[in-house]
Amino acid sequence: MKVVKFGGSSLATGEQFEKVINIVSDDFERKVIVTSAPGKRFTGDTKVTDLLIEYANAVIENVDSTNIVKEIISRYREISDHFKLDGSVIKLLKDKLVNLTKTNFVDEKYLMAAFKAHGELLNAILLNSVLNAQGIKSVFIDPKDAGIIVHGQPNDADISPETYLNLDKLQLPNDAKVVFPGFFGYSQDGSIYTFSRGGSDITGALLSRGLHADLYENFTDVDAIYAANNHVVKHPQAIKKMSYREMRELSYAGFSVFQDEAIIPAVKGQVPVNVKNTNNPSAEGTLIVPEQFLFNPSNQITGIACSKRFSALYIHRYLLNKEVGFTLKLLQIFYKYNISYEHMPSGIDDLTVIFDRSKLDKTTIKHLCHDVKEILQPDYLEWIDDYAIIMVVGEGIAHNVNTLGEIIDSLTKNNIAIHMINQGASRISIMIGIQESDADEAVKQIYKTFFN
Ligand SMILES: Nc1ncnc2c1ncn2[C@@H]1O[C@H](COP(=O)(O)OP(=O)(O)O)[C@@H](O)[C@H]1O
Ligand SMILES: N[C@@H](CC(=O)OP(=O)(O)O)C(=O)O
Repeated sequence: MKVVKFGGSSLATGEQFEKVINIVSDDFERKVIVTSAPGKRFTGDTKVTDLLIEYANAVIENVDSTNIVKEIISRYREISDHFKLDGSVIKLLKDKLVNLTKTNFVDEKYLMAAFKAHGELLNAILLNSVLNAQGIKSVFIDPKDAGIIVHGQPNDADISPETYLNLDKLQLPNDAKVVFPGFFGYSQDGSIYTFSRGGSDITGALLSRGLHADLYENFTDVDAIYAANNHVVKHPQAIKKMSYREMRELSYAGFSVFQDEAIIPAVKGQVPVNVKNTNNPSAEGTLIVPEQFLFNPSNQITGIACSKRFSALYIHRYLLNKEVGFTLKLLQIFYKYNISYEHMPSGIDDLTVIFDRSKLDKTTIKHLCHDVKEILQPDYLEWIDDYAIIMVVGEGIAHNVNTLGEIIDSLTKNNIAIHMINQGASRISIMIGIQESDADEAVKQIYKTFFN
């Protein structure tokens, strides 16, 4: 049995829905279909999830939301009209959307999560109706009825262990496909929580694990995962096969094509993942498998990812290396402000802490720097707002002593300053901290060194 997830680009229009219908009806094993919200139809278009965020903000700010509701519904109507469905489905979707304003939410975060989740919820209801209208028997299952229990933050949920106990008991129909909305689950008290952005991939992965799928097919709009972002490097090489841990590192550092947390349920369930193209389903795509299945990593490196979402705190203090409790005091400050950090490379008298910028606001940064100055009394402190991380990843790195040297060479030859470099923490990757404005050029140069 296969779980198949379709991204927003695959479900953005009626024409895209047709391709999806052909893909699922082509293979009996494609049993569980996970939907995203309708994505961009063309460059410059807006994803339905972003329209829903606008809708939620309008409700929070108590301003008129009539137009935004119209715009959201028009996205679903366009698809419904393509298949000439009668008006009852669109009426149902509109009622669900409007009813959101009549629901009581604990606070604005809960409201935001519920509004956002409706992108995938309504698309799943619509796809289920379209499939049945086309004579393909299918049933819609709500994450609540499947027992998808989550915890953590309403807009950044974690999967609770009960989810897998519940999925073990879930009976799938013998004679019908199942349509399942991605991106959200329910807390113990019945509130909707979404995963982080791109989180429909997580739903596909957790269902693959919980339902013991043989394969998790993740359909998107590119023929494969490429060795570098195709918006940065022209015609990058496709990756045919990679390990789970290579995917984890690459998606963490910017390969948005597969959400970075989504690999974890696949690893735990040992379900292989195949990233494929809805617009060209006969292309092999990229297969992501346990590392022991990659007997001979042929390439020195597999991929180069880059993420510009970071900020860094640089601290210099003489004799930092001898001071007992320095890092402890720093961590206590992070704890006080409920901040997690991403990396903390250190030297004798220096320490850089790298943060995910999206998790911090200006006031928190101000408080953080103030406390660090007051409590730790550094000789020098700098907040670097525009920090990028490049991750050069490959199971082959451990077998090639030259990799690090070649990377440094390719950057220094092109006058690109390296702020931080770290090899060893993970045996399969080299992490490079760099100024954001240098990031794209750095990716191009490293790519040229290893692939051209
Ligand atoms: N290394 C990469 N390989 C393939 N695609 C990539 C890579 N890096 C970034 N992308 C981008 O990811 C996009 C697909 O991801 P996403 O927008 O999440 O798709 P979906 O709408 O299917 O969920 C592609 O269109 C591509 O431009
Ligand atoms: N629709 C959600 C979740 C998601 O996974 O979307 P996509 O499959 O289009 O990346 C988002 O935009 O974040």
